[in-house]
Amino acid sequence: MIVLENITKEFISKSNTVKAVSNVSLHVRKGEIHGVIGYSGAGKSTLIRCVNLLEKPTKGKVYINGEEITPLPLPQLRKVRNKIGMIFQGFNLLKTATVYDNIAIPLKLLGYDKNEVKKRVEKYLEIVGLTDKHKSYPNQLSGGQKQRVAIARALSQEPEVLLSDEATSALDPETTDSILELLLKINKELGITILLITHEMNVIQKICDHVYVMENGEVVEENTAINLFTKPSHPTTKKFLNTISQRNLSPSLISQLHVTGAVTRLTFVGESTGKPLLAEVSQKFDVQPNILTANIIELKNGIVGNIVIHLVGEKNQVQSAIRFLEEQGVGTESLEVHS
Ligand SMILES: Nc1ncnc2c1ncn2[C@@H]1O[C@H](COP(=O)(O)OP(=O)(O)OP(=O)(O)O)[C@@H](O)[C@H]1O
Repeated sequence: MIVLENITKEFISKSNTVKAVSNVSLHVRKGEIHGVIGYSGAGKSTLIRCVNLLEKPTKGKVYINGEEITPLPLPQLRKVRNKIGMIFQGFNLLKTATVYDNIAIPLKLLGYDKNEVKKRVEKYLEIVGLTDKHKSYPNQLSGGQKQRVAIARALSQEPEVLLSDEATSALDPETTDSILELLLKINKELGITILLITHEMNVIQKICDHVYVMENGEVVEENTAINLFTKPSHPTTKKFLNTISQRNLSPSLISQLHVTGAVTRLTFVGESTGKPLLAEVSQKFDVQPNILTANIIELKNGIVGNIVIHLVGEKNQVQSAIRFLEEQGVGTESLEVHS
């Protein structure tokens, strides 16, 4: 659906050159939701703007539905852009137009007749739950309602793809959740493929199938959401994961555990979440599992459980217990071992 192949974007001025995006490839399949996460300046906005060629890549190719759009002249590019809706952090609504007109005006400019415009505005206002606000002006709406209008406006052109540029970053956590639910609904019910950028891990957690972590213009880690939450490898990914669940114990707390054994993080996913494995471990081996922290993260496609345990016991028994847990499909990561 969306394929970016080795995209590089440099901003060249008289005094310097900034490489905002460096050799990034991604592939968003039809009907999926993919998320790009990174800190400020990582290159996310530049990358997403390359998808509809609001930024022209310095190098690389962009394909939409199998068609390479990078070399298209403007009239043809405009047609392709109609298949790609976009929503923004700042909503980009016309302040002097009503909710109805904010959606209707772009449709009229695209040449749709009055009846079709009315039909679409009503349909998409209903989908976003704002039918009763059609006569309101943007400054009479909350942030969440403004984003709903922007989503209805994007949907009214019946795109196959929706690009979301930090769409929830200006919203409080509750409103963020309601907008994420709306994005999930339009993904499921209208089959719209979504590519979003964010700096918030909870956005990735709640709605993404696949994740790209960006830093200094590069994708430093890429995986399905489940695998990324289960087996993160890059330090930046781990930092983002720490923002939604306490994955690590402080070094001072670990150093207080002055007995033999190992402090280990266990990650449960899929079948292993349903088994009483810790009870089994203490029966099978001469070890005592002492739970230090535990949490459950609900993702779009499954549940990931994280437990940090202190396995108290002799080294060989502890190692056998860890091996047993791994054989049962539990992810393990040693945090500190005392001998
Ligand atoms: N038009 C431009 N001209 C020059 N440099 C730019 C331009 N746009 C972005 N940059 C630079 O490219 C880099 C990536 O910026 P970008 O806005 O894509 O990052 P981001 O991850 O979206 O960050 P933020 O969330 O803060 O917007 C930054 O160093 C930025 O200063």
